[in-house]
Amino acid sequence: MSEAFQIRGGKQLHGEIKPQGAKNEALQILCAVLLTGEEVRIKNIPDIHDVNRLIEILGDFGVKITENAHGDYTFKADNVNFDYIKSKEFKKDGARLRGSIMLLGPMLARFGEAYMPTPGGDKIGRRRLDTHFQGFIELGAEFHYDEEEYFYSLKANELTGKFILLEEASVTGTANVVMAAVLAKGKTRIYNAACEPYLQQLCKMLNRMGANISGIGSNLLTIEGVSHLHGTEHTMLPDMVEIGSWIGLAAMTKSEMTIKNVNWNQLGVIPNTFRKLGIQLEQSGDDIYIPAQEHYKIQKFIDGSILTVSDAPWPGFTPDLLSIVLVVATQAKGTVLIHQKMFESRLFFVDKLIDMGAQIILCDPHRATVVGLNHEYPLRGTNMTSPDIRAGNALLIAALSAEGKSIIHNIEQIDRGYENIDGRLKALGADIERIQL
Ligand SMILES: CC(=O)N[C@H]1[C@@H](OP(=O)(O)OP(=O)(O)OC[C@H]2O[C@@H](n3ccc(=O)[nH]c3=O)[C@H](O)[C@@H]2O)O[C@H](CO)[C@@H](O)[C@@H]1O
Ligand SMILES: C=C(OP(=O)(O)O)C(=O)O
Repeated sequence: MSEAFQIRGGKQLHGEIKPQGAKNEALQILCAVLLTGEEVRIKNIPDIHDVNRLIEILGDFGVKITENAHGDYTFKADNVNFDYIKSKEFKKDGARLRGSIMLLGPMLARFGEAYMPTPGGDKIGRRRLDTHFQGFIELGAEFHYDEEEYFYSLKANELTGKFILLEEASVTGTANVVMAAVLAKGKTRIYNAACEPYLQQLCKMLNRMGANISGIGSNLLTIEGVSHLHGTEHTMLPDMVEIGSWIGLAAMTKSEMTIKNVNWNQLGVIPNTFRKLGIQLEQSGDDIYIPAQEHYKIQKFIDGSILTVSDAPWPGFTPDLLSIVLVVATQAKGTVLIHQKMFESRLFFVDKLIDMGAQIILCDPHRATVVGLNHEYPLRGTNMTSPDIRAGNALLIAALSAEGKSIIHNIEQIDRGYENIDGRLKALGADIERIQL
C-alpha cells in the first residue's frame, strides 16, 4: 500500500506557520555525536523520515539514545558496535539517505576506521563523493572502494592536519573533512570550504565540544586538532528551505501568512530572491509577514533584460529552493529564467506543471524559462508523482493553488524532508488529505 496526498486547490490560506528544525543541519549534527563518548543533547530535531532513519542507524551502531521530548534527544556514543557497520543491514540502511555519508568523518577520526555504502538521497543528477574521500586521503587515510558491493572503507592509525584545497565547495564534503580534522594531529586548513549556516552551526557545536575551529562562515577554515571532544547541547536553526517554501505557498495561494521565528540573519539572499519575483514580504521582529497579494510582478535586471534566478554555493541562492521559485513564477506577471547549475536532473518536473497549464519552456536539463500567468489563468489540478523532495513540495504548492482536485503520489519523497506537512497545511486552511492507495 502506498500513500498519496489528495488536494482540492484554489483556497486562500491564512495564519501562522512555524518552520521545523533544519533537515540538512540535523543530518550533520547527528553524525557529530559520534565524536565523543559523552552525552550530546540536541534540540529542535525535525521529525522527518531522513532524520529518523539516521537516528535509527546511530541506535543500531550502539549509540545510547534518550528522547527527552518531541525533537529533543540525548545521544551517548560511549560503546559502539562495528559489527553493525560492516553488516548487510547497514549496507541497506546507510544507502537510504544522503546524510549518512557524514558518519564517515567522525568514525574515521575517533575509531580509525570507517565504512559506508553508496548513500541515497535525491536522484537529481550525478552526486559524486570525490571531495569527501580526497579530503580524508590528504589527512592520511587509506581508501578502498568495493565496486561490486558499492561499499567504501577508510582506515587510519592517525590523521595528520595539513592544507587541503577542496576541488569543490561541497556541503556534506566539508562537514565530513571538518569532523575528521578536529581530532587530527596538528593544524588543518580547509580552503574552498562550503560555509552554509548548517556548516557554521556544526563548527560552533564542535567548538563547544572542545574543538578549535576558526574562520567559521568563511571559505577558509583553520582547525587545530585536539585529542578528544566532550559533550554539549545544541539547538537546530529553523529550516531555511521550508521558510522559502512557505513564502512561495503564500504567493501562489494569494494568502496572508506569518512565518514565525525564521532567524532572519541566517537567510542570506532568500528573502530578496522572492522579492525579485515581486512578492511582498516584511521582516517583523524575527517573523516574516506576507500580505495577501492578488498579483506579483517579476523584476527585470537594471539593463532591462530578463531576470535569471540561479543557484550557487552559499552565500549564493540554495539549489534546494529553485523548484519553489520556478513554481511561484508560473503565476507571476513577467518572465524569468531559472538556471539550476548544480544538478542536471532537477528540472524535469516542469512537465507536470505544463500539464497543469503553466507556460514553461525547458531549454535544457539545467534551464527553464517561465512565462508567468499573472493569476489570470489558474493552474488545473491533476495526477502527479513527486520525483524528489523539493520538486515534491513545489508540486504540492502548485496543487494547492490549482483549480480542482490533484493527487500527488510517492509522497514518501516529501515526508523525507517536511514534518507533518499535511497537518500544518490543514491548520492554515488547506484542503489536503493523506490517502492510502
Ligand atoms: C544532506 C545535504 O546536506 N544535502 C544538501 C547538500 O548535498 P551535497 O553535500 O551532496 O551536495 P554538494 O555540496 O556536494 O554538491 C552539490 C552539487 O553541486 C555541485 N557543486 C558543488 C559545489 C561547487 O562549488 N560546485 C559544484 O558544481 C556538485 O558537483 C554537486 O553536483 O548540498 C546540496 C547543495 O547545496 C543540497 O542540494 C543538498 O540538499
Ligand atoms: C537534495 C536534498 O536532500 P538530499 O541531499 O538528502 O538528497 C535536499 O534537501 O533538497
